Amino acid sequence: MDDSDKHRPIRVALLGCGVVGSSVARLMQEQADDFAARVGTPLELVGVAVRRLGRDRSEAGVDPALLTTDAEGLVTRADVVVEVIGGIEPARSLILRAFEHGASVVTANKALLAERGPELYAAAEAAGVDLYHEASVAGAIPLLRPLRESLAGDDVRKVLGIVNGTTNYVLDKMHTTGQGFGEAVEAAQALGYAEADPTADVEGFDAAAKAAILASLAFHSRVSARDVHREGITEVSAADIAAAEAMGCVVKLLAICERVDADPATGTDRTGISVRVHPAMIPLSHPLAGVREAFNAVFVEARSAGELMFYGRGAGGDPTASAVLGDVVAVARHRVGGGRGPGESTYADLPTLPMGEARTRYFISLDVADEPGVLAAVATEFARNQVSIETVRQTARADDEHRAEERAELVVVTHAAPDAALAATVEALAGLAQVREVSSVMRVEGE
Ligand SMILES: NC(=O)c1ccc[n+]([C@@H]2O[C@H](COP(=O)([O-])OP(=O)(O)OC[C@H]3O[C@@H](n4cnc5c(N)ncnc54)[C@H](OP(=O)(O)O)[C@@H]3O)[C@@H](O)[C@H]2O)c1
Ligand SMILES: N[C@@H](CCO)C(=O)O
Repeated sequence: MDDSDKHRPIRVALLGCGVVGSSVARLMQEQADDFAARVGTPLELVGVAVRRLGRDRSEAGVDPALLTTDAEGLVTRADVVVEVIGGIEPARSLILRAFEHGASVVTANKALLAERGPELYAAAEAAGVDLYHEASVAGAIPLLRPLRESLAGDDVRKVLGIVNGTTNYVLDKMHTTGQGFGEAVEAAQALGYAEADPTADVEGFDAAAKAAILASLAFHSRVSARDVHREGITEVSAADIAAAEAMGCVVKLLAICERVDADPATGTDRTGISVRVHPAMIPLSHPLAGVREAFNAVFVEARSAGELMFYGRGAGGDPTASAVLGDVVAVARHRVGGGRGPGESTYADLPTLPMGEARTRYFISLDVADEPGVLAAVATEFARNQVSIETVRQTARADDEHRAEERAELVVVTHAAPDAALAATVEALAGLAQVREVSSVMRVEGE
């Protein structure tokens, strides 16, 4: 934009008018005067690309004349393109086309960023424009900019986050109301939290994409969704929930991004980063344990800053639109004032370590024969795999059916050990004659 252009409106093209897009369109219009004052010139919505023209858009308050199915044509007429279609294609091609035409892009699309981030950053760099995506992780919570900019002078060690609202909602309902899994997912869908295909939420794909974005920013390295170890919540049972409660814990789906330094004292061979998404028990005393419903929270540990906690709404139309519009104002200001925001920082180039090397703690509940030598047999398997036990608790099983067979419940919590050693221990325990069933296995975080 040259000087003569400084006071002409910034042309904004909106790609998508669903849960997020309709909030963006409505808020852009409701707060038009404020945006003009903040940017220094008005934001003009020049078009809204959708798939189905006939759909009712009255809630978004969009002038029907602005609606189009020609997204490709629309991006060539904009200074700022807001992509809230989702998925890889056509979102990727539309963003690349926007860059080719000199437009900056704001997107909420974590799936795309986690798969094709380097390509998109490189294209934005080549075109000399901005690519902003604050809404791609943890919705309304200002998180990426603090990681990228405010913590640029620090050394981030660990990021522990609840970054998927749908699964947090489901687990919270399972804990507090005993609501079934399917019922809770449907409620999350009705509230606009779930992805178009909720498998992305419950199987952990959405959280894994967000973990990849967080790890890339926190550790100045390239991490894609494929590098992230991923387990969803479909295997979390009522027994796991009850076991967590008995331990004074809650079950959360966590995204964990951790800097790992080689350390002979702990048997850690390699320096790198561990990035994983899985359900874990966390103690009620941990700040993340109190994160209820569809809220998100991200706990950051940095060398100098210490512990930081970011909390807020991670999903839903208006909260996500807040982050999108914050980015729109930022990139529009750059266009008025000149300059660009920071691009990709990957100088550290740390490798992502396999899950087997991640040091984790396990909670293991066993249904065992209540007879001499059981504890010794169980302890031997832990020792054989070099896993140190932190606590053991044995209780007689209360139900009549098992009392007749003289059975007991043995609950073991371990110290941190390589995940591969813990998994091998569980496999060996399942094969012991004295173990009737491994009733519950879950990783423990947050102590
Ligand atoms: N929902 C949330 O809480 C949330 C939070 C953070 C980030 N996000 C991210 O934001 C993005 C959008 O999510 P959403 O929940 O708003 O999705 P959505 O409700 O499914 O809306 C998608 C929109 O894109 C339009 N669209 C789909 N394919 C298109 C195409 N080929 N050309 C033009 N338009 C097309 C759809 O048109 P029709 O209306 O005609 O179908 C719809 O308006 C996703 O990347 C998601 O991961 C969502
Ligand atoms: N489906 C996502 C939307 C926000 O990215 C969630 O439930 O958190």
